[in-house]
Amino acid sequence: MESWLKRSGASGLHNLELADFPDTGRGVKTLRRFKQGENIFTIPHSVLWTVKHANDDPLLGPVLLSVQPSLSIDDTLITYILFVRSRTSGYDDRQSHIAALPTSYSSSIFFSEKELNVCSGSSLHATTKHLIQQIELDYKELVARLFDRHQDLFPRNKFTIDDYKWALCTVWSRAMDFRLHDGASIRLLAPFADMLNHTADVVQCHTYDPSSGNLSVLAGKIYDTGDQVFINYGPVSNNRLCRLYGFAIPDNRNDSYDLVLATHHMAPFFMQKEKLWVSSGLEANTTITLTLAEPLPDSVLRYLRIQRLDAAEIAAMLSHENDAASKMVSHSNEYEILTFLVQAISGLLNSFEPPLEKLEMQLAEGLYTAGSNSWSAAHVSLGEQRVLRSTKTKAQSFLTTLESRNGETGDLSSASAQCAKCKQKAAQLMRCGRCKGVQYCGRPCQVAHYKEHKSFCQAASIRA
Ligand SMILES: C[S@@+](CC[C@H](N)C(=O)[O-])C[C@H]1O[C@@H](n2cnc3c(N)ncnc32)[C@H](O)[C@@H]1O
Repeated sequence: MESWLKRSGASGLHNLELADFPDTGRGVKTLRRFKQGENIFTIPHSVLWTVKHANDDPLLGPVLLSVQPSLSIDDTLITYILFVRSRTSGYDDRQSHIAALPTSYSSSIFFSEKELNVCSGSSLHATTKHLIQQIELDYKELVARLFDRHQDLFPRNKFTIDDYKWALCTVWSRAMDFRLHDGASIRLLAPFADMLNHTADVVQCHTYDPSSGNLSVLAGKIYDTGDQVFINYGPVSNNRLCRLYGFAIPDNRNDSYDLVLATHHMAPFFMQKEKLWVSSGLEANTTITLTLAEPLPDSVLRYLRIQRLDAAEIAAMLSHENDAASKMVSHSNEYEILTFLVQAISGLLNSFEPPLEKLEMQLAEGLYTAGSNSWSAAHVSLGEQRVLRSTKTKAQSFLTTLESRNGETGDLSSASAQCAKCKQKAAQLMRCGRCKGVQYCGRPCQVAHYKEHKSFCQAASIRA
C-alpha cells in the first residue's frame, strides 16, 4: 500500500511506520520528532475512496449512476469496497489497501447476546438490536436494487450479508467527514490515514483541502521519535464509539443518553401542541441528548411543558408569538412535568442490569477483560447510568425548589388572565362560552379573535 501511495504523490510516509501499541492495537509510529502543528503526512486525492471516485470508476460508475434514486453515501462506499475486493485484475493498487484492513470488527452489532446483555437497559442495547434488523433490510434492498440486476459485476458469493456488514463496519470505523465551505459535506476513506487511532488529548488535526482534494494530518501535540500519532474522532460517547468503532473509553467525558420523547397523534389537542412544539424548536417525536455537562437540557422541559398543557394553557400559549414554553407555564404544569420526569428517569434507571454500583464493583474486580466486548458494554452502561442519575438529581432539585415556592405561579399562568386578543389584563374577563379555554375583555375582541381561535375551540369543545 505504501509504495502505491508514494507513487501517487503521498508525502511524509518515510517518517512513519505501522506498529502495534498495547492499548489501541495497530497504529502509526513516528520515526522522528514532530513539532505541534507540523504537517506529518498528506494523502493525495487520487487514492481516496469517495462517492465521486466510485462514480468515476469505468466499470462500476455507469451502474451506480443508473440507480434511481441514488444509493446512500455509505451504500455507495460499501459497494465500491466490495466491488474492488471482488475483482481478479485491474485493481491491484486499491486492493493493497483492502489487504491492510482488519478482517473482522468489534462493533456492537457483532456482540453476542451475553456481551450485549452487560449493557441491558442502555440505549446501546436497544439501538444495536434495531440496527441489526435495519442492516438486514438495507442489504436486501441493495441486493434487489443493484446486486441482483448486475450479477456479472456483483457475484453473489462475494456480496453476501457478511461481506456487507464487514464493509459497513469498514466505513463506520474508518471514514472521515468534512464540512465544505458551501455547507455541503464529504465522507471519505483515506488509505494509511485510516490507520490512526483516537485520543481526546489532541484537537482535530486531520484536514481536507477542498481545492486540491488532499487529506493531511498535522501533529496535534509534540511527538518524540517512537510515539504513536493520534487524531481526534470527535466528541463521541461510549455508546457511539462502541456501535461504530468497537471500543470504549473509561470515564468518557462525552458520555450521553439519548432520551426519546414522543406523543401519540391521537392524544388530546395533538395538533395545537404540535404547533407549539414547532414554534419552540421541537417536534412531536424527538430525541434529546442528555450529557454529563447538560443532564437536563431546557428542551426537555419545554417539550414536557407543552405535552402536559391543559385547554386554557394551550389557548394562552397559542396567543403568544414567542417561545412561551421556555418558562414555567403554571405551578401545576411544572409540578406535573417534574414529578413525571423524576419517575420516568427512575424507571429508565431501574431497567439497567447490572445497575451502576454492581457494574463498578464487577469492573474493579476484573470480571471483564479490559478492551473486550463485555468490558466496552459495561463502560457504555456506566456512562449512560451516570448521565441519567445527574438528570434525576437535577429534576429532583427543581421539584424541591418548586415545592418551596408554595404554589406561587409563573409568568404564563398570569398570561391566561388577560384578553386573548388585545392582551389587556382586566379584573373582569369573559370566557369563550364554547371551550371555556380563553378569555376576552369584550365581544369585539372575541369576534376579532375567532378566526385564529376556531380550530382550538373546536378541538377543546370535542374533548370537553
Ligand atoms: C481508523 S481505525 C484505526 C486503525 C486500527 N487500529 C487498525 O488497526 O486498522 C479505527 C479503529 O481503531 C481502533 N481504535 C482507535 N482508537 C482507539 C482507542 N483509543 N482505543 C482502542 N481502540 C482504538 C478501533 O478498533 C477502531 O475501530
